[in-house]
Amino acid sequence: MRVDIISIFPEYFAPLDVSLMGKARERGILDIRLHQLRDWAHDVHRTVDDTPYGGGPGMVMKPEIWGEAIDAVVGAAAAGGEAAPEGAVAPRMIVPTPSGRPFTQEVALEYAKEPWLLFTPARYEGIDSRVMAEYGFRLRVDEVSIGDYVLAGGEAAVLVMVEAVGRLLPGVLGNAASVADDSFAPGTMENLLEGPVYTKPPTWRGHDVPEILLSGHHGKIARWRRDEALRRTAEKRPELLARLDPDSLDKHDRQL
Ligand SMILES: CN1CCCC[C@@H]1Cn1ccc2ccc(-c3n[nH]c(N)c3C#N)cc21
Repeated sequence: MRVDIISIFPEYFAPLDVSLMGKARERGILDIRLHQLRDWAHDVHRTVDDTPYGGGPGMVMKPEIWGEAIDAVVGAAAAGGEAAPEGAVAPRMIVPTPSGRPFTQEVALEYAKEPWLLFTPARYEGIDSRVMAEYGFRLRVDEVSIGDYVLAGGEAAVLVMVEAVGRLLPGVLGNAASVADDSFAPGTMENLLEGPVYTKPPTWRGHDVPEILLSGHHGKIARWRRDEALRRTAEKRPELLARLDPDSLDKHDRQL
């Protein structure tokens, strides 16, 4: 998967050089390219923002700059200037914004199927809306939000989304099964929170590991883990239980 990120703070993405994402890049599973938006601002101050039409607080990011940057990043591949990933003519353009659709595990799985993603994290009050209109169809523009709180810009959201998507790519996680056991993962864990986890020692400061986990009885352990996931979901996120497919609950689940 190729991932392009256009930002006025490309240094914000240093964390993508380490840990799981760093290894995925070293192994060629993820091809992350960072671009400084100001490289397409031609005035002496490399200005990327201006006052909002209609008045109001803050500044808005100028459409011309974003248009030149996106054309350069996308056009280079589309114009045959370089090999587009897996024949993709154009990337999916993802715009982080508090007014976007919720970014969920389901959306992460959707993005993980794409050969090429273009992230356009903004600052100030956001990007002039004509940019999303200009690329809406050709780049399948998707405005998404990582949660109901307000950040100072989109870069942190891109870090979250790149990690959530990157870890789903084949070969990134050592144990592919762990993706299936994720909270919210489609299948048995869909709309359920993960249960508690433990490791050695069996007793620590008077706290014992639940006996069942030391039993070696895999069927009973799986049952205990699902009970804990249902209990924890009911306690912390009861609204998720309402989304559960009743057919996914067995007789034991229903007794809880
Ligand atoms: C504060 N300031 C004036 C009000 C509007 C937003 C603006 C700041 N800001 C600029 C670009 C930008 C992109 C994403 C987000 C963002 N906030 N919360 C989320 N879940 C986000 C996502 N994903 C915030 C952004």
